[in-house]
Amino acid sequence: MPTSPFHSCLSLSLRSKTDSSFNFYQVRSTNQLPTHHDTKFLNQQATCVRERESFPSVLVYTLHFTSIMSSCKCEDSRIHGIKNRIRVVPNFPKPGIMFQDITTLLLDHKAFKNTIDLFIERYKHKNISVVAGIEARGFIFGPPIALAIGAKFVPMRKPRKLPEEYILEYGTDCLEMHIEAVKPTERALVVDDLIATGGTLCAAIRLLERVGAEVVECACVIELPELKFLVNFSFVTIGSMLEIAGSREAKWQAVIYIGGILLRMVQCDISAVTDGERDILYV
Ligand SMILES: O=P(O)(O)OC[C@H]1O[C@H](OP(=O)(O)OP(=O)(O)O)[C@H](O)[C@@H]1O
Ligand SMILES: Nc1ncnc2[nH]cnc12
Repeated sequence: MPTSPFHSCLSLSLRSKTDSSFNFYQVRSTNQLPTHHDTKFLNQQATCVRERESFPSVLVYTLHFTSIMSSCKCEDSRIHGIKNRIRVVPNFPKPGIMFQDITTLLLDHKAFKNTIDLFIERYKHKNISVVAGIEARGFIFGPPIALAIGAKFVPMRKPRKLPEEYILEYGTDCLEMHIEAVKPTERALVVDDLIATGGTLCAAIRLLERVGAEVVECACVIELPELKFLVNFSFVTIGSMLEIAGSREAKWQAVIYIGGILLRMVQCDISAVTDGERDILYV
């Protein structure tokens, strides 16, 4: 029987709304909420109410939020150059999709290096042993990060060969990973170019967790602004505001989790959020 590097693989199915395993948190989207100090950064509002916790929360760290947060003055100066190098192609591959093309970022070695450096700075001391890059664009950003932080690189493939599927912003797809590439208890970082619905990252996290790895965080260059993920997943929560507030790097960042995955980092005056309010956030 012919063997391929991926003949021994895991596949993952993610059906978001129809998958009861993602019903962790309730979300109420509304445009009638009172104005909040966060809202200047975003064009839509939602109230996220934490209900119960049964899924490990994984932080998704993104450099470029493609909408209003682009103009936020708190950000690292390198991010401006990175944003400017991402080409937006309207109506590709389908009408209505604003395709975020990172190939133009790769043409500018300084912006490309800054992108990699930002991730390296964040992950170099996190004791990560595996960088899992998602096909295809996670194969571009993942390996240089892995080399710099002293981790191995594991490709997570989208082979389009397995029967199970998960929902993407456009179309459906699968993920495969070589089953012996990651050992139980290893600390993994998932890398991709972009988070849209979060389906791909969910798939990657669940694959890694199935082999017993601990997913420390996910890292993406771009985060799409639409709240369509709320529709896809139905249930979201916010992360621990106090945890984030207490961390060195993110005094001004709040987080929203979706199905256990962080969906958005919101820039806000975190001191305004008290312990009693930690489960409700307006964005
Ligand atoms: O958050 P999600 O809705 O899951 O979408 C994000 C995924 O979509 C893109 O890949 P794409 O499907 O275009 O495949 P490709 O990189 O192999 O071309 C992107 O590179 C992510 O992997
Ligand atoms: N708008 C978008 N641009 C690039 N890749 C994507 N993957 C899903 N949505 C995308």
